[in-house]
Amino acid sequence: MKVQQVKLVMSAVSAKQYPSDGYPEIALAGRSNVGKSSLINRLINRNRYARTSSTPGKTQTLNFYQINDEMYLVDVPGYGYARVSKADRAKFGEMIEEYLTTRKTLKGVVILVDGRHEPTDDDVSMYQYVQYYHLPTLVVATKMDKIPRSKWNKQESSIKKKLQFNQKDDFVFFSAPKNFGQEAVWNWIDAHTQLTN
Ligand SMILES: Nc1nc2c(ncn2[C@@H]2O[C@H](COP(=O)(O)OP(=O)(O)OP(=O)(O)O)[C@@H](O)[C@H]2O)c(=O)[nH]1
Ligand SMILES: [Mg+2]
Repeated sequence: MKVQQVKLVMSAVSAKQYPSDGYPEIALAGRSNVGKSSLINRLINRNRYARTSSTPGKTQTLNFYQINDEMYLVDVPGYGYARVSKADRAKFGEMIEEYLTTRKTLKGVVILVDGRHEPTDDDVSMYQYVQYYHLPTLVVATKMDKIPRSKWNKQESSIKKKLQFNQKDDFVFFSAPKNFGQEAVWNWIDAHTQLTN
């Protein structure tokens, strides 16, 4: 995909606010602070278009980024952030669930996990949830710049084991600062939105 144009067209909290133009969509989900907004910035080749922060809980709405009048990347609020209130957590849960279960144009979900650690129980729940709805999934192990390459294979096995990884899905290593892996992520997105360039 050659990104020519990017527009944040909507920050939505409920279904009636989702864009209605019917373009195919890929969602990015993962724990708070794992690097979803950073991945979006790498994918669109902008340093700070999607807002990032070292404090978890930065993205609190479903942000629809329209690419080239062709498709959307959707930045989903992070889960598993302990310091938000129970009520807020429930509200986020509902917002994400409503999105994942009702959105007809959603073609696949990119789930980010921290490549340095074993996936958390929240990561496993999210992955299994998306499996249940038969959404094609790409697992992206991110922050790989923080661990030596000699450990990558071992990390991949342990992540897949913990998630009960489905062989139909795909897996990519990624690093935002090194800009590593973004082409593989785009290839997967293109294949799942059936774009040719
Ligand atoms: N070393 C390293 N740091 C990263 C990478 N990706 C993201 N970060 C850092 O991790 C922090 C969180 O990144 P964000 O992209 O804001 O994370 P997010 O998943 O969007 O977080 P929420 O919006 O809070 O859910 C920031 O300080 C980023 O600079 C990476 O690949 N490597
Ligand atoms: Mg974010």
